[in-house]
Amino acid sequence: MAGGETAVLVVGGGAIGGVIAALLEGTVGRVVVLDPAAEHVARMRDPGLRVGLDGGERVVRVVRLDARARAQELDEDFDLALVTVKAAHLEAALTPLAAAGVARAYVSLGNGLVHDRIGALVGEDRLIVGVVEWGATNLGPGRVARTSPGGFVVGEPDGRVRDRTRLLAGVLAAVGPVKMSENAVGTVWSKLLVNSTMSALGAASGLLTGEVLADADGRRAAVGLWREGCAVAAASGVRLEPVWGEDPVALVAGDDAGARLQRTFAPVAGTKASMLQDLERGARPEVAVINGAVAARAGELGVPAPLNARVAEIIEAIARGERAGGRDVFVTIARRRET
Ligand SMILES: NC(=O)C1=CN([C@@H]2O[C@H](COP(=O)(O)OP(=O)(O)OC[C@H]3O[C@@H](n4cnc5c(N)ncnc54)[C@H](OP(=O)(O)O)[C@@H]3O)[C@@H](O)[C@H]2O)C=CC1
Ligand SMILES: CC(C)(CO)C(=O)C(=O)O
Repeated sequence: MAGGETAVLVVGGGAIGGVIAALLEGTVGRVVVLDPAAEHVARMRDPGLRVGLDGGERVVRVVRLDARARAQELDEDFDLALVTVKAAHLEAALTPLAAAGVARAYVSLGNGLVHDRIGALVGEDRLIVGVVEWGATNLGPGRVARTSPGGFVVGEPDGRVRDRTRLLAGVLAAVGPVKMSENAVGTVWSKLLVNSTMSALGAASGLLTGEVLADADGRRAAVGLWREGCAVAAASGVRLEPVWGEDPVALVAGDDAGARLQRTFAPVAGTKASMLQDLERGARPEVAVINGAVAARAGELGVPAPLNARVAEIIEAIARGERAGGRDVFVTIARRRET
């Protein structure tokens, strides 16, 4: 089937889903966006979703989209459903779609360990695994912005490229470069390392990635979290993919691990983690499927991951308003590493 005839459902028209939908519009047979926010849906339909493509307001496209607020309004037979809701909304979003048999394949595009959960909701044979390698911001009803360039990695849970994997790769090429991987699950875990270390420490401290890694205690905490993630991935039988061209295990093997992490992440030093953005606007951070998932998997496998458990507790406490974030969390975490 040519990508030009493909029907694509975007589940969640926020930062990532909105940018994807706008850039897909006109390149495939049909794009429909499902999102429960009535005002956002109305604006996506008319005058159209306003998408900043340069992180700001200089390069803007306004794209009218076929947006719907309720799953019951979807009568189409979709080839692909791109799942771009935050982890807390997966069950609510996907249960009605799976029950109505709305799509032939569902593509997991969220951060964290969510693909197995999506597979359980929609049927494992309908799951394709993906990773988004670029950033975007939700600017409120009818407005999103892409904040960095980049593409996607996609693949099948069993690693075997199928026709539907090629179809997906062809479709997403309108948004950014797509790599088809035989180890997409390894790519998910490598991104999990980044999120469970850099995003978590950014969220807990209120700092940008570069500021976390410029702090000696921040670097020690980062090395500890990263090493735990590598150990849990190894115990899970996952082969990690390179992060910024570096083997993630070798990166933190030596005494200079902190300095190497700092050098590796220098190009993205200015990144504000999406979990920190969630905390700042009072939204629930996705820490349960990031550090919480690393700690839970570690518990099942009998591998220690106390730093991931601790940072998850800290971020949940900040989200509940029970404590403030700040640099002091680095010392708390680094101390935990020594005990
Ligand atoms: N933003 C980024 O830079 C990156 C994000 N990611 C990941 O992508 C995923 C999406 O993130 P992001 O786009 O930033 O999040 P957003 O919150 O901007 O977008 C999610 C959208 O889903 C909507 N939604 C909520 N419930 C449902 C539902 N039941 N059915 C359909 N839509 C629903 C939300 O509506 P409402 O707001 O009303 O709840 C929101 O518009 C996350 O897992 C994130 O970690 C990955 C890489 C980078
Ligand atoms: C862009 C990146 C990798 C930054 O930590 C991210 O995924 C996030 O903030 O959620």
